[in-house]
Amino acid sequence: MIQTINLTKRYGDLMALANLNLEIEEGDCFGFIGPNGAGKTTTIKILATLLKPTWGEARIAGLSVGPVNARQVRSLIGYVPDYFGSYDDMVVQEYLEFFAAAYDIHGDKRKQVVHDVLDLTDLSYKIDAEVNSLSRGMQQRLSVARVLLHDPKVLLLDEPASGLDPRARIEMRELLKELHRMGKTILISSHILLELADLCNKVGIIEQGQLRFVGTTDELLERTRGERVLHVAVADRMQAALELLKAMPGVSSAELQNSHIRLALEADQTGPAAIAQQLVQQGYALTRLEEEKANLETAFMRLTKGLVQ
Ligand SMILES: Nc1ncnc2c1ncn2[C@@H]1O[C@H](COP(=O)(O)OP(=O)(O)OP(=O)(O)O)[C@@H](O)[C@H]1O
Repeated sequence: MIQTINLTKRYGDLMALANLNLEIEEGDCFGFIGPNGAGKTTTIKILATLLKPTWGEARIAGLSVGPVNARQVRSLIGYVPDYFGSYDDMVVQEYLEFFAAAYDIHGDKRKQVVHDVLDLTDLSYKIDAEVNSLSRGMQQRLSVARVLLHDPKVLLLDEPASGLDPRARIEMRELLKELHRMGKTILISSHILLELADLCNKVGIIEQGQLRFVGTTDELLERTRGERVLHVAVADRMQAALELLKAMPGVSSAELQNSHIRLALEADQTGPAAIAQQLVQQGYALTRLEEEKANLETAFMRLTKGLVQ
């Protein structure tokens, strides 16, 4: 559904994108992750027909993105930029009706569509509120409502969660999950991997205009797995359990942390099952066994070099 072929963008001497090859299938939710200045916005703007590549090609639903197909491509996409404009003296309903008119949606259909997108984004109760009075989270949801008016197949979202508080982030994530369930193909950018890990079925990591990785989050973990970290607790005799675990082959370190043991395991040497089996065999009552999720962040750090242009 979205394809880039050797997509390259130079700004003077600066190579913002270098031969980017992406393949995003219909119905995918693709997390585009990279630090500031990595080239995410540049890619998204090219896909949204707002920027010309220096060379290479982008395609949406098989259509080459460029001046010839711009109208057709725009009818297929909904683009949410990483900023929200200023709309003085405009209420939510006027804002959406204005954009619906721009998409040639008129009459009763327009009223219905505006009603539907407000319902989907949980903003119906704000229909008469001034756009500028909405919180940042509501404004971001309104931006999503705006790009849903013409029912596009593809959504391009540039850091929709940036600047949102935790509650607004969760609301945004739930909205995007719903849109994914509805079958939209979604490309969403962020500089935080964990934010997208449970939302997206595929992630791409970009740094300095180059793609460092594409695949599922499981593949990402697999590719970069060096050390696994487990948090383990037993009902009693914690100190003895600690000594037992320390002596196990494949355990690189074990230490007591508050009410549990933090265990670092060497890759491919041992795993949670062997740890649980050993403890149970020795008569311990296991009360906690959890693998540290932050491993995804570790994977991210290993794949990228921390370079920012
Ligand atoms: N109009 C421009 N003129 C010159 N350089 C630009 C222009 N737009 C972007 N750049 C540079 O291109 C590189 C990629 O920028 P881009 O905005 O695509 O990154 P990004 O991954 O979206 O970053 P952020 O997370 O900060 O939005 C950066 O080094 C940026 O400074």
